[in-house]
Formats: sequence, structure tokens, C-alpha cells
Amino acid sequence: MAVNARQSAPPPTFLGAGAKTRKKVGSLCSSCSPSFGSEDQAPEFVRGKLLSELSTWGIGGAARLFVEVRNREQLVSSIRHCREHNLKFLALGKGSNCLFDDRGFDGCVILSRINDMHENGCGRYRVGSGYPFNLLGIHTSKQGFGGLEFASGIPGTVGGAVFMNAGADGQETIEVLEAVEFVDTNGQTRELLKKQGELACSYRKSPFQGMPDLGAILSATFQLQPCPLSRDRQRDYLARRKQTQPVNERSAGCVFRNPGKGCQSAGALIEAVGLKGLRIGGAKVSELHANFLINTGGAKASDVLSLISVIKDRVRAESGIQLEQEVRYIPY
Ligand SMILES: NC(=O)C1=CN([C@@H]2O[C@H](COP(=O)(O)OP(=O)(O)OC[C@H]3O[C@@H](n4cnc5c(N)ncnc54)[C@H](OP(=O)(O)O)[C@@H]3O)[C@@H](O)[C@H]2O)C=CC1
Ligand SMILES: C=C(O[C@H]1[C@H](O)[C@@H](CO)O[C@H](OP(=O)(O)OP(=O)(O)OC[C@H]2O[C@@H](n3ccc(=O)[nH]c3=O)[C@H](O)[C@@H]2O)[C@@H]1NC(C)=O)C(=O)O
Repeated sequence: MAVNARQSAPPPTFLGAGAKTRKKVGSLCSSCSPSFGSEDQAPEFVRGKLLSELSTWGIGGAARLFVEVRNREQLVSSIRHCREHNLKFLALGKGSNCLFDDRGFDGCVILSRINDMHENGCGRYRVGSGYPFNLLGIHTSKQGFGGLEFASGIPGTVGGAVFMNAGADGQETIEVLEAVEFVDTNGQTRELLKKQGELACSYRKSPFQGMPDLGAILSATFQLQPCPLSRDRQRDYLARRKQTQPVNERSAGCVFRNPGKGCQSAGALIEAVGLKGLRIGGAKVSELHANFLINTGGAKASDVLSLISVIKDRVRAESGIQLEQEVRYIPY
């Protein structure tokens, strides 16, 4: 699935010539960063950041512009800045579900590192979009609250998990999600509430995918229930994951969605057509779990895309099933 970055438009003129090296190009202009307490808090835009450093696959060329935001004001201001300069942008978490193009991204990558957490002691957690999802799974399970045990092995952020409606081990993010706060492309903050029916999700789908005026997710509120078995369950899920998935290799988790009821899982289908271990360039189908494609070193996005194409063709030819990608390909 190719992803359209938000607000496709010509690059801004203030950037000057593209640089190969990481180089600061300046902070937000004063007209679009009204709410900072001090200059020190203004996010710094960096030119030429290598996206291979920001994706679990370790693949991708340079971003035209990159900014890391650590609080809501910085995120809102960064989005307003992109809008004012007609700059396309995308929001990024841990890059565990993205395939960046070998040429990079001709826009601004906004990395959320908004890590605040507020808990009420009764299973309600309001967490910033950059909070690591795996840590949230461990933290909540240790505190005896159930519902996010599955998260402890997921290498993404809260923002990415909400956006993808992450799931594993029979649990899904939506089941315990109460509210999501986001900023739209005009820089306005808004909230969607589950009790109002505004968070309808299905398998790996959330209302945020395809939302035309989504800027970026700011925070999510989860309501969990007391569960004495939560910590044991979380440990069991993690142990099983380590046995069945190549967790120590460079991947982006499962590449294909499972086809659905009555069908085998995508991994089983790929194994059945004999493609485990198939290699194109530096990319390889995992020997442990065939729905994982590994960067064995120096893999290009084009290697991964070729492997995806071969897998789809072979599975369709031999089983009649059309596999669909779960990972998001981000074109230049
Ligand atoms: N079940 C499993 O074992 C695994 C699951 N995963 C899944 O992948 C997810 C990836 O998380 P993560 O690595 O953080 O995501 P990524 O950084 O890979 O981003 C994936 C997409 O999510 C969107 N996104 C990320 N953060 C935000 C945000 N703050 N606001 C709005 N959109 C956002 C972006 O959409 P856009 O491009 O439109 O801006 C982006 O393309 C996990 O949470 C999980 O769902 C990954 C690995 C293993
Ligand atoms: C990895 C991801 O999520 C994973 C999640 O971690 C696990 C655990 O709950 O369940 C899903 O995998 P999955 O359907 O392959 O689950 P598994 O339990 O590993 O395998 C299902 C069945 O397929 C078989 N299988 C799996 C892989 C393989 O190479 N060969 C094979 O035969 C397994 O033996 C099992 O009988 C999610 N994948 C999808 C696409 O839904 C991800 O989202 O990135």
C-alpha cells in the first residue's frame, strides 16, 4: 500500500540546496510558533536526515526536512509550519511499520517523542503519542491492569498503534481505547471519543487512516480493567513472540495482512508455496516466520518491493488468494 503523505505540495523556498549531511536549517519562524515558553523549546528542523536511522528495517534515503517534537506545542507548531510553507509531511513513531523509499522523502518527517503519561490509579492512562507501546504494555500489566498485555512485544509508539489499530494475541488497541486527541492540518486540536461512536476500528484499520485533515495524533486515553493475571499473560505473550518471530533481526513486523476467516494466515500461505528463505538483494523471507521480511544488511527498498511482488504473485498463482500489504510504503 503506497501512502499519500499529507498535503502534497511544492517544497518551500527557504531550504536552499539539498544537503547530504545532517544540517540544522533553523527553528520555526516566530509567526507560527506563538506558544513556546522560551526559544530553547522550539523544535529544530534538520535537513537531510537519513530515514534508514528512523525505521526498524534500516532502509530509506534522506528526508528533505526532519523535526523531532517533544511536546504538544511543538507538534502543533510544526504542522502549522508545514501548512504555511505548503510542505507535505508525515507523522512518524518508531518506524516499525514503514518502508521508506531509497530516494528518501521530499517533505517533512515529524517524529513524535511526546512521552508524557498520566494515570489515575484505576486503570485509566492518558499517554503521549510518542510513548513506546511496548513499555506501556509492560507498565500496565505490572500494575495489574489487563487489556494491553499484547503491546509488550510491539516495537512501535502509541501513535502508531492507534493509527494502525495494532493487535496481537487476540487483543486489539481499539478494545481499550477511550479517546484520541489529534491535531488537524490547520493546527487545531480535536478529540475523538469511543463513547460517541467516533473510534470505529476493525482489523488493522482506524478512522485515522485516510482522514483527509489529520495532522498527527497527540495522545491516547486507555481504560483498562483490573486483572490479576495480566503480568503472567504479558510474559507468556512475549515469550511466544520470541519463539515464533525473528525479533532480533531488522524487520517491520508482519508485511501482509492476514487474509481473513476461513483462510490460513499470510505466513502459513507463504511458507506453503516454498518461499521461506527466498532472497532478493539484501532482503530475505524469514526462515522463522514467513510474513517477516528481513534486511540482512544493505537491503534497498527496491529489494523489499521486489520480494513483496514475487510473494504476491506466487501465493495468488498457487492458492488464488490476493495478499495485501500491512506495512506502509512511503513514496518519495
Ligand atoms: N503486531 C506486531 O507484532 C507488530 C505490529 N506493528 C504495527 O505497526 C505499528 C507501528 O507503530 P510505529 O512504529 O510507531 O509507527 P510508524 O512510525 O511505523 O508509522 C506508521 C504510520 O503510522 C502513522 N503514525 C505514526 N505515528 C503517528 C502519529 N503520532 N500521528 C499520526 N499518525 C501516526 C503514520 O501515518 P502517515 O504516513 O499517514 O503519516 C505512519 O505512516 C505498531 O503500533 C503496530 O500496529 C509493527 C511491528 C510488529
Ligand atoms: C507481526 C504482527 O502481528 C502478528 C502477531 O504478532 C501474531 C501473534 O498474535 O499474530 C499475527 O501473526 P500470525 O497470524 O502469523 O500468527 P502466528 O501465530 O505467528 O501464526 C499463525 C499460524 O500460521 C503458522 N505459520 C506462521 C508463520 C509461518 O512462517 N508459517 C506458518 O505455518 C503458525 O504455525 C500458526 O499456526 C499477527 N499478524 C497479522 C498479519 O495479523 C504485525 O502486526 O506486524
